[in-house]
Amino acid sequence: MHEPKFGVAGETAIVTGASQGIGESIAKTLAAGGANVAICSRSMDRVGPVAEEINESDTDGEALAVECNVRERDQVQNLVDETVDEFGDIDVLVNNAGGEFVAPFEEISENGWQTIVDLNLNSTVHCTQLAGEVMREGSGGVIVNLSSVNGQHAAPGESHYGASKAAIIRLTETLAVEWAEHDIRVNCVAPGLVQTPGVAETLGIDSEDMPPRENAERRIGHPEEIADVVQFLVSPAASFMNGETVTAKGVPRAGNSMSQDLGLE
Ligand SMILES: CCC/C=C/C(=O)SCCNC(=O)CCNC(=O)[C@H](O)C(C)(C)COP(=O)([O-])OP(=O)([O-])OC[C@H]1O[C@@H](n2cnc3c(N)ncnc32)[C@H](O)[C@@H]1OP(=O)([O-])[O-]
Ligand SMILES: NC(=O)C1=CN([C@@H]2O[C@H](COP(=O)(O)OP(=O)(O)OC[C@H]3O[C@@H](n4cnc5c(N)ncnc54)[C@H](OP(=O)(O)O)[C@@H]3O)[C@@H](O)[C@H]2O)C=CC1
Repeated sequence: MHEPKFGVAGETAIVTGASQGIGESIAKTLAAGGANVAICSRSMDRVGPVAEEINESDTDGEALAVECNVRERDQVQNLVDETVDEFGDIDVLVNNAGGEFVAPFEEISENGWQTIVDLNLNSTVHCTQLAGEVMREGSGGVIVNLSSVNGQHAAPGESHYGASKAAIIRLTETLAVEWAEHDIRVNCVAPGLVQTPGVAETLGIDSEDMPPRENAERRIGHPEEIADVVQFLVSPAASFMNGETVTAKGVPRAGNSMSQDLGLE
């Protein structure tokens, strides 16, 4: 009989941007599956309680909270060092921290463009190079990057975000080829609109005014629905997947579904 291989028990995972939203859900899902998780955000006040909640639950996995702004390479090095000190190794990296503001291209200042590229793309480079060094010196690992449907298709007001998220897809494909010899798999998830505090803030709408989660015609995602895809990609069940981008957007529309999800079209 073929044994299912969807487990992550005993793995050590870094999840960036895990004080809320999709990252928090990924951390809790992996910990529930028995992985130890090192989770970060820019604020210990925000990420600490997520780690406490995991450690006070009956999951097998333990959590370590680290204050780390992933835009700052020295802080990422500290995250990597603290993870190895606490758990001994790094098997999994989930590059989740990211964000945007919505603005027409001509209204994005040089610093505004740099901010979003730093937050999404350059942070992924810092984390992947520094955690990847530990993986290459050890027994390999798995990396999952968070892109977006806006990295796959054009959307107005998202030039900086879309460019940074598209670059993450190509970085994923390149590293999958370069690091296969080190037994490191690198894959990507491209979510459609998911109900998180960040989306509510970015779009300036209250969570309760979000489109319904369960209406099949006009569907917004749950963070857990992205976390489950990440868990699959991390697990040995995805051992023959490398360099892939898995889209999770609920309703199979072409192009940008976000404005349609919000009822703007
Ligand atoms: C459709 C939804 C898809 C969802 C995708 C997600 O990922 S959602 C989930 C993810 N969650 C989130 O995205 C969370 C919500 N977003 C945020 O926290 C912030 O917007 C952040 C991501 C920019 C980081 O902020 P920070 O403190 O690092 O940056 P800062 O404030 O210091 O500004 C730096 C530069 O950007 C400029 N600038 C900023 N806003 C606007 C604007 N609207 N217009 C024009 N420009 C704007 C600002 O003027 C400045 O340039 P300047 O003036 O010096 O030349
Ligand atoms: N929600 C959606 O519809 C979609 C989201 N995505 C992507 O999924 C990922 C998560 O999004 P979502 O959960 O909505 O975002 P949220 O804004 O809800 O959460 C973002 C998380 O990242 C942390 N964070 C932000 N900046 C930094 C930083 N510089 N260093 C460390 N941590 C940081 C925040 O913590 P703190 O504020 O405490 O630092 C928070 O925990 C992002 O990459 C996003 O682009 C992609 C497609 C759609």
